Amino acid sequence: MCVQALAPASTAHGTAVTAEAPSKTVSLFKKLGGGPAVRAAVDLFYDKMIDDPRVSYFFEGVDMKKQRAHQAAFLTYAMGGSRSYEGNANMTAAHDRLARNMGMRMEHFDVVLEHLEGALRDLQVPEVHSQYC
Ligand code: HEM
Repeated sequence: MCVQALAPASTAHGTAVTAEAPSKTVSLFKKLGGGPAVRAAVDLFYDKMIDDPRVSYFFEGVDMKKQRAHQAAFLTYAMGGSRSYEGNANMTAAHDRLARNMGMRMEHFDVVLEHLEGALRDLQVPEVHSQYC
């Protein structure tokens, strides 16, 4: 994911210097359209996940309303749109039950990426290219 607005500037010698003051930076969260855009992407992403038999069984018995809200809040936090995440921000711990008891493996993360990319494409989110990518 590209984070041009948040990446530190470089000198001519390639040494990283302090990034712009926080008040002048534009978070990736804002650049991507803020709360409504994140919620729309998360909703479509989970529609795709629970329609896909490769991963849908992981979500059996999971409160999907809460899950969607948690994911939107986590992504908002990860993209600089909020200062904290109230849920379990430790992703290893949050998925421990799935790894230990349900056989979650790297291939399931590939499915996550596939559906996240598909959701962003369906919503016509443009690809972002920058010198930092
Ligand atoms: C980049 C990859 C991933 C991210 C960023 C992510 C993010 C999250 C977040 C933020 C939560 C809520 C944590 C909390 O506050 O409790 C969560 C829970 C969950 N995730 Fe993921 N996740 C990822 C990969 C996966 C994969 C690959 C699967 C399975 C296919 C999965 C299935 C679940 C399930 C079932 C829960 C609910 C767990 C429970 O309630 O016990 N996630 N994930």
